[in-house]
Formats: sequence, structure tokens, C-alpha cells
Amino acid sequence: MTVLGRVRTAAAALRLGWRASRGGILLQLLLALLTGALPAAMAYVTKLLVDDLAGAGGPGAADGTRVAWLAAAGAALAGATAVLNHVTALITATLGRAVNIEVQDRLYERVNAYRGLRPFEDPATQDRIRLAETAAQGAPHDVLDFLLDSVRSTATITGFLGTVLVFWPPMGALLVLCVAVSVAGHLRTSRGMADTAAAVVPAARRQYFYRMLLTDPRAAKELRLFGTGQLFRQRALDGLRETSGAGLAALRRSVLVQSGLALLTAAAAGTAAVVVARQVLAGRITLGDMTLFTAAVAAVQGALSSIVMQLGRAEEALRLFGHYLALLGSPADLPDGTHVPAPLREGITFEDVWFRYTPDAPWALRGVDLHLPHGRAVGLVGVNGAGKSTLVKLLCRFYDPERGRILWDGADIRTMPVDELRRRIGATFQDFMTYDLTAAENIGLGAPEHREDLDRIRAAAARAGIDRSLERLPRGYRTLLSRTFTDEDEQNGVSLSGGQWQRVALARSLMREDAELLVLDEPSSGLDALAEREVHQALRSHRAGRTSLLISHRLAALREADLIVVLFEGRVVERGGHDELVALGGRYAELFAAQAEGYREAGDAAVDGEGTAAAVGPGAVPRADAAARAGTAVRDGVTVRAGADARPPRVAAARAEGVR
Ligand SMILES: Nc1ncnc2c1ncn2[C@@H]1O[C@H](COP(=O)(O)OP(=O)(O)OP(=O)(O)O)[C@@H](O)[C@H]1O
Repeated sequence: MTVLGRVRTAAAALRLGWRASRGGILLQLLLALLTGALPAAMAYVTKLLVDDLAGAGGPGAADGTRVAWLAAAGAALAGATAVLNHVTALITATLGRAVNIEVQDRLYERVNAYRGLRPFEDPATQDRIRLAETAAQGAPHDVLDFLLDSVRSTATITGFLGTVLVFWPPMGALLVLCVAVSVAGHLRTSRGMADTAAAVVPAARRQYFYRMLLTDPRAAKELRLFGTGQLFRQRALDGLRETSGAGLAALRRSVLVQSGLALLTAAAAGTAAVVVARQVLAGRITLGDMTLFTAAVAAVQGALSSIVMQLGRAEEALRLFGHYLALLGSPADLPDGTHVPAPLREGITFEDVWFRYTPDAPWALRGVDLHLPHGRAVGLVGVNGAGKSTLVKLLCRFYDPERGRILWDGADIRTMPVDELRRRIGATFQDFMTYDLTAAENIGLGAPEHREDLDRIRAAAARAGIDRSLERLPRGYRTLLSRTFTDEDEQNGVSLSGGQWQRVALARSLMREDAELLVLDEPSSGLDALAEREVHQALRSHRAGRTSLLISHRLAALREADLIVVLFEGRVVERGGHDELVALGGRYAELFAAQAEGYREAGDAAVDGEGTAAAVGPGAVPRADAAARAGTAVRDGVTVRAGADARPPRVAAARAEGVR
């Protein structure tokens, strides 16, 4: 960091402190001046007292009253110094707290302002965020401390320097030499400390990850079942040893340098004491003068070494704070647009969209052309890793395509304000969040501006088929959905099942009633067959007239879509209606047949050779009975809808059973 860079960083820290508490800074300055000047006044009073007592004015010259006043003045000054030191500590802590809040708030404001996901998936940015968090906790405060301590120490030095130079002028040169060596030594060790702090960040983050695994309730099951607790404990320990070892090594180097500097300072003070004592013996100065000189040398040395030490801390703090400022000043990860289109009328179009997560990663999307017509439902199908979720992420503008465009009624979505685009989308993600908050909040967060609107929350919950379950919780919608926190009345929260959580997440995405585009990425993967059918029925009516994109591996969930699109290795390889795609005999037909085959085999197993039905779950209805009630017939283990056209058996089986 250049000198100019340091000055700029220090100025930024000072500005932050000023913004956080002007009064605190001014009061600190005043206190620094006062506490800096008091030692000189105390030393001078002590000199007068010693001279009086030593009879500098001749035998018996000491005036009892004057001695008493001088002693009282010395005690008062000592008392004032002690009180002011405590007040300074209080003001420092108060100012530190205000600065800390300001600095941390700005940090999280910046992190929250990242519009896309790249910064959160980039290890270098994660390291920088971590460093900035460390810096935010103390660096500006350390820089301010240095500045205030410089004021205090300068006041002390000003009060004493004349005394030192008058009694033994060469002491001035000796002090300058000590300071120069100290500054060099401290700066060197401080840089070492700051570089060490930056170098151990990746290890510290890993250590944090393993530590978190050991205490996270979500990880507890696997850790216990697979017995990985010991392994993670060892890894956390290795990380801790690595980070603390590096810190200790830097500290050892620093202690070595500082011990050398302390010896140098003591040698200089000792030399001065010998010189001045000889002057007293020679009768050139009084005993009081010697007391004053000794106090002055100690005070000046103390003040200088305090400045130098604070300078070292400030150097370390400035380096760390540099990371904080760099993060705050980093450019926006995604450019924002200004065009606010009218409500969607035509649809959304992917035009030759190419995307990969990093320049050296394989393409996740390779020239996707796709149209989501206004008011229609498009189903997206494909094997794992085909690029379905990636397509959704691009649609929400978590990333921008590397080539090609996504058009919202003909306008590139990059020209729209990102917040405006997202306001128009209601989405459920495959990896949805579960919040340790109440049931109402868990749903209400889907439209934060309506998070207090219980009617709206309940309507969304009803559409997702979770309303009754939430109502039956101990405190209804006010029940905390958490096993790790208690609510405001110290009541334990409750835990939902995986499928219930998925419905809550679905309800959250349905909170945006005016969303122009509904994106459902595997909204029912965790639901049982009946629940899935119920949810899809509810969603069908909710989707009516709404543009929607549905992703599901359960092809039955997409059968009602107006258009089914098949994605394979990042390319659209097929598109059409269900029957059309089955007839095509391509990838969709293959996927559908594989799924139907599974159900057919399950059907064969359910109705064994002796005609007895196997239960497939609690309350399971014998298959033949259920089929009969549903107006279906079981022939050779294949279920066919009564009155249905003759269909290829696999298709019919899939349609009639859970695939529907
Ligand atoms: N955040 C990411 N960073 C790097 N690569 C990623 C990321 N997310 C996905 N990928 C890669 O992009 C490709 C497409 O993944 P995507 O999640 O879009 O597939 P998908 O079709 O949704 O799969 P699934 O059916 O398993 O959900 C995969 O090869 C995957 O490894």
C-alpha cells in the first residue's frame, strides 16, 4: 500500500468515525489533549515539591503550607488523570460501538447489493468478504485510536521536550534514533501480521465450515449415521492449528522485534540518567531538575513508543481496512437497466442463449432457443444436469448469458431494472430455503411488503395445500418452524416434514399474486402421489391465464402443459405436446417409457400371482379395488382407463397410475 493509499484509507476511516459520532470524536480529541498535557503539569509540580523538600532555597527554607499545597496539587492531578483515563476508555468504547455498527451495516448493505450469484460462488470474493468482516470489527477503530493517541502523545511530548533538550541536548538525537528504529521495526511486524491475517482466510473459512457441520442440526443425522463426526472434528482442528499457528509465528516475530526495541529505549534512558545524575553531583542542576528530567525522558519515550506502537496497529488495520474499502468500492456484479416494460403481453423468448458458469467450465446451455408464450404453461424436461435450473437462473437474471439474449416482450431483460424483473416473477427453486422463523413469516417472505397480511398468506398456503397443517400447529401460523430457536415466549418451535417444507416454499412463491411469470422448479418432488395431484390441481387453476414454466422429473406433472420442451446437454432437442412427443419416439418418449416401466413393475409387484394386493404405504388401498373405484381395470398387471382409447400399454399404465 502506498503512502497516498494509506492516507486515503485513514481518511476514509476517519470519515466513518465522524459520521458515526461527531460528538464522540470531538470529545475524544478534547480528552486526548487534556490527558496528554497532564503528565507535564504533574512532573513540574513534583519538581517543585522535591526542590522544596531538598531545601534548594537553603536549609530550613521549605514552607510547610506551600509543600502541602504542592502535594495536594500533585494528588489532584493524579486523581484527574486517573478519572480522565476511565472517561476516555468509556468514550472510546462508545465511539467504537457506533463505528462498528456503521461499518458492519455498510458491509452487509454492499453484500446485499450483489444482484447475481457469482460473487457468492467465487472463493476469492468469499475470502474478501471474510477479511472485510474481520476488518469491520476493529480496523477503523484502530485507525481512529492511532490518530487520537497521536494527539495525546504530541501534547505530552510538547510539554516535556523543552525540558529534555535544556538539560541534555544530545538526548534529542538519541530519541530520534530510537523512534526511527522503532517505526521501521513496528511497521515490518505489522505488515507481517496483516499479511498473515489475509493468508489464513481460506483455511479459516474451511475451519468454520467444519465447525458449523459439527453443530448444525441438518448435518447431525449424516454425521451420526456415517460416523463422520471424528473426521470433521479432525479437519476443524487441523484448520484451527493452521490458522492459530500462523498467527503465533507472526506474534513471535513481533515480540522479538519489540523486545529489541524495548532494550534500545532502556539503554537510551539509562544513558540519560547517568549524564544527568553527574550534573546533580557537580551541582549544576537541582535534585528537582533531575526528577523533572527523568520524568520527561520517560514520558517522551512513552509517548513516542505509544505513537509507534499505534502506528504499527494502524498499519495492520489500514491493510485490513483496505480490503473492506475495496469490497465496498467493487463494481456492480450485474449492470442494471432502466427500461420498465408494460405488463407482459407476448411472452418471454430465449434467443440463441449460451452460458457456462466459469470460462473453463463446459457450456451448461448451448444455443437455447425457446419461447414462453404469454398466458401459457411450458413444461421443461431433461435428465440431471441437462441445464433446466440454469435456464431458470438466467431467466431470474442471477447470471447473464455469455452469448444470446433473453427477451421480455421483445426487450432484452438486461435493459430492465433487476428488481423490476424479479418483482414480476414468482419462483420456487429446487434448493428452496427453510427459515428458522414462524410459519407465517416463512410464507410471507415471498412478498415482504405483504408479510403481515395473514389472509394473503393463508390463501397462498391453501393453494400449496398446507393451510390446514399449519393451522393445526400449536400456535397456528405463529408457530416457530425451528428446532434450534425458541419463540418470544420461550416456547420450542416445531419441525416440518420434507414435503411440508416444500409446500411452504411453494406457498412462498405464490405470495406474489400479481407475478407475470410463475417458475416452479421441481415444486412437488418431495410430495406423496396424492399430495402431488392435489397441489397440481390447485396450481392449474392458479396458473390459468398466467405464463408459467414448470420443471419436473415426474412427467405426469407436466402433461397438462401447453408445450413440453426437452433439454438435453444444454440444448433444446424436442418440443411439442405430450402425445406428440411420445409418438416422436425420442428422448421424451424414452423418459416417459422408463417412468411408466417403473410403475408397471410396481403394479406387477403390487398384484402378485395369487391376486392379493400388496400395501404400499399406510392406509394403502388394494390396487385392484382402487382401480375399480377409479373406473379403471387391471389387465395383466397393466392399468387401463375405462373407455380410454387403446393406447400403447406403457403410456396407458403411466397415465393411469401415479404418473397422472
Ligand atoms: N452454480 C454452479 N456452478 C458451476 N456449475 C454449475 C452450477 N450449477 C450447475 N452447474 C452445472 O451446470 C450443469 C447444468 O446444471 P443444472 O442444475 O442446470 O441441471 P438440471 O437440468 O437442473 O439438473 P437436475 O435435474 O439434476 O436438477 C451441470 O453440469 C452442473 O454441474
